[in-house]
Amino acid sequence: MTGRASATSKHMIALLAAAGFAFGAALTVLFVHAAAAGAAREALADYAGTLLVFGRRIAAESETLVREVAASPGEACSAEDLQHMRTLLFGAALVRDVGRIRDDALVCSAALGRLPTPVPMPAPDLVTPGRRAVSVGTTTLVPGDEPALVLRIGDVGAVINPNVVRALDRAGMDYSLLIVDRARRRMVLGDGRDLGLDVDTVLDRRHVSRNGMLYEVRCPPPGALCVAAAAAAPSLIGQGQGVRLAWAAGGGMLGAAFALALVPWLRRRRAPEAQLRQAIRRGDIDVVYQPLVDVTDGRIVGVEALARWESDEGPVPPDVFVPLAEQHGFVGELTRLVVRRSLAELGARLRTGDLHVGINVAAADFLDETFPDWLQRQLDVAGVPAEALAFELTERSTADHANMLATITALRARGHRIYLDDFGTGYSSLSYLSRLHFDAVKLDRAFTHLLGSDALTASIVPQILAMIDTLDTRLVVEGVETFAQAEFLAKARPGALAQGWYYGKPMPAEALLVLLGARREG
Ligand SMILES: Nc1nc2c(ncn2[C@@H]2O[C@@H]3COP(=O)(O)O[C@H]4[C@@H](O)[C@H](n5cnc6c(=O)[nH]c(N)nc65)O[C@@H]4COP(=O)(O)O[C@H]3[C@H]2O)c(=O)[nH]1
Repeated sequence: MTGRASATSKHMIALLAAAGFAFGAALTVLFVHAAAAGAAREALADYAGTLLVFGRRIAAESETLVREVAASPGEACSAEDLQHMRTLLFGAALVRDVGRIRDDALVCSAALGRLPTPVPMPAPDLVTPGRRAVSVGTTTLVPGDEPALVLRIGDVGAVINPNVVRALDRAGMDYSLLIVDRARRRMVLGDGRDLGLDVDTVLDRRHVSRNGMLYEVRCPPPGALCVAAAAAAPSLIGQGQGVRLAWAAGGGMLGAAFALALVPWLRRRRAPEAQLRQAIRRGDIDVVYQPLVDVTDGRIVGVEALARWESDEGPVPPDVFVPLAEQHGFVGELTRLVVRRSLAELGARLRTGDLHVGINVAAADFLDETFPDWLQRQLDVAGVPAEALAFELTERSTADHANMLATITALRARGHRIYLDDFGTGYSSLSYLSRLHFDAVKLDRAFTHLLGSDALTASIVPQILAMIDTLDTRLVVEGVETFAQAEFLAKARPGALAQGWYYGKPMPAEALLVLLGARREG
């Protein structure tokens, strides 16, 4: 794996894992939060239900007591009447006192007996169906300033024991016991705390969530009794920051593991051309350089730039990915990358004028009218002369030579060299070759093994070489692998250029610069 490609692949995996972690953590926190909110609401609903049952008991007990006192046959406030009231009160655990009222004033009660001076009763806050008058306020029947709920039907009134509902208190929760007049949409707080709910909310809603609070309301029609319970909305079941972090970390790790499990699948899913295009756009293509030497003295006069791509599945040869880029119409992006990289990596040597770099181009590059001007800008920025850049066209790519002629002529006029690559594998005619006028013709490496061997004379190679000789062009022999081949060339083709493993394999820029430096000193 090339350094850049593997780094990107690792970068992608790290990004995927990070995204999985973040997603998992967020999802878990949300999920746990939702679960916590659900649990809190359930607890609150349970509390509201309990309050309603208890409220109904209070209402039933107080109303029964009042009606029984009212139905008492004895003379009002007589000793027997008081005794009777006390007996009844004794059996009503939720009621503090019961008494008789005359002209809106309390005249006697079970707890206080006959009053020397009648005590005025507060005006009713609400009258519900059945002439039940309800008031809430301080009363002599309850010591201190504690307000109490008084139910009055006709001439009998009962004070509800204020402490009895508080026995239902639950930690972290508040409640309201409400008496409502459904017809007029009015209500009175009978016991508990004012939770700030308006009568419409109490009558029409069961669940309310606002300002970080949860409310559960129970107000079954047609009764006048309603209850509401409230609690702060939970932040992760009300647990601390540490627990929250633990949940997030656990969920995050699960998310990351899941994301990583997807990596092989994602890799398989990505089409090779999509991977290649992305690699080119990100600059995840490496460029290596192979020396081009003068066969007479072995001097390095140039290099050929060759692209290298490490896909997600491993290295892909250029014979495969270059045609892929051509088929999908983005080979021009690859060419521009190779030009930019060559200028950036070898710029200093190319400026000296004693080295040139060969760039492989496809037909599409020479049909792209914007290419020559783009190229000129790159050269201007890099301060590299046009002579330092050669373009290598294959015989196959010159098929559309009529249309390419303009670009070839323009580039040659600017000083660039144009090479014909892989010569001998196509069907180039002499007239065609002389019209395009190449600065050099590169003999395909398929023929190189014949050089210096006995089979040479019987082969087509002498004819090919003779054809090259008739053109005013230079010969470049590709694929020189042995001393014998190099020796043959030095003797038989002085002045030719050659390229091959014998002189040097394609190598990264740093290695090439070291080699060039050593040759200079040597
Ligand atoms: N057996 C043998 N092989 C040798 C020897 N010396 C060099 N080679 C190989 O021969 C090929 C020479 O490049 P090419 O003919 O332009 O052929 C190139 C070229 O047509 C194309 N290519 C490579 N890079 C690019 C690019 O950036 N753009 C375009 N359009 N085509 C490219 O892919 C082809 C293959 O490139 P590579 O696989 O790099 O293969 C290179 C090189 O590694 C040798 O002594 N023996």
